[in-house]
Amino acid sequence: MTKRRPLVAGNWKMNGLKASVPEFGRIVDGCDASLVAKLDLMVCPPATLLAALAAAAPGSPVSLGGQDCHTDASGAHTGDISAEMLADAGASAVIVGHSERRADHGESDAEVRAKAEAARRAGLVAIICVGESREEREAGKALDIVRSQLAGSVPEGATGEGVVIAYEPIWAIGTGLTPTTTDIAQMHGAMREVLTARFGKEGERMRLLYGGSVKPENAREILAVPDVDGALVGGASLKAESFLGIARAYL
Ligand SMILES: O=C[C@H](O)COP(=O)(O)O
Repeated sequence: MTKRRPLVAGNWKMNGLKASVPEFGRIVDGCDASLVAKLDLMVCPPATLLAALAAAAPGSPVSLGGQDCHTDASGAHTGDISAEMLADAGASAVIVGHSERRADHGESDAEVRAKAEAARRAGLVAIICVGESREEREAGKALDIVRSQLAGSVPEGATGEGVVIAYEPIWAIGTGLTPTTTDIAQMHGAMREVLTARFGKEGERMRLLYGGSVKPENAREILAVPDVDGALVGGASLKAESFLGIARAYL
């Protein structure tokens, strides 16, 4: 059986000013040898903070990620940020296809796939998000929706090293609601099946994160589900104490 190193990634979304740098420092300080031995820890701040966080903790075991990237490396795209720019600012990964971007910016699977390809071009790990809406879940379509998002959003030649998948049911994001562990196990099992059928060993190596209302209180139960290789954490990643509390579920 393939052994995958867990990843707990924090998505700060559109939260954080320069005043948040010390909070990142507290995350770094709390990422002690016992955690480093067990898992990878990452923070994805707003792009405006990437360079400041990178400078605040050089050589830190807590890696940095962006929250989105353009498909081009540079050019006339006012307001956009390329994967190369994120890498230059200190990121080693980028989230693509988060449901908030799919909803707010109408991002399609094809666009998400092109963004994941841009991440690869820049040497960044692509954290590709998928997940169904409440209506889709209630209509019994969750598995089909996620299978189709995976087919459309994950690029050809994806590797276990270069791609992480985050399953985030939209109705669980920021709501305090979570699927049952049985439902999470079913979804992650189905995702693993799709990915190994398409990518073979690389699909087996890909880390599958769960995201949506993960907190220190429920982390142990969720992270113990088979084929859950970590978490993508929103609200609870903004405070070192709760973010580290989730990571400590692995100790
Ligand atoms: O990217 C993170 C997710 O959208 C989860 O957010 P949440 O932990 O606040 O529910």
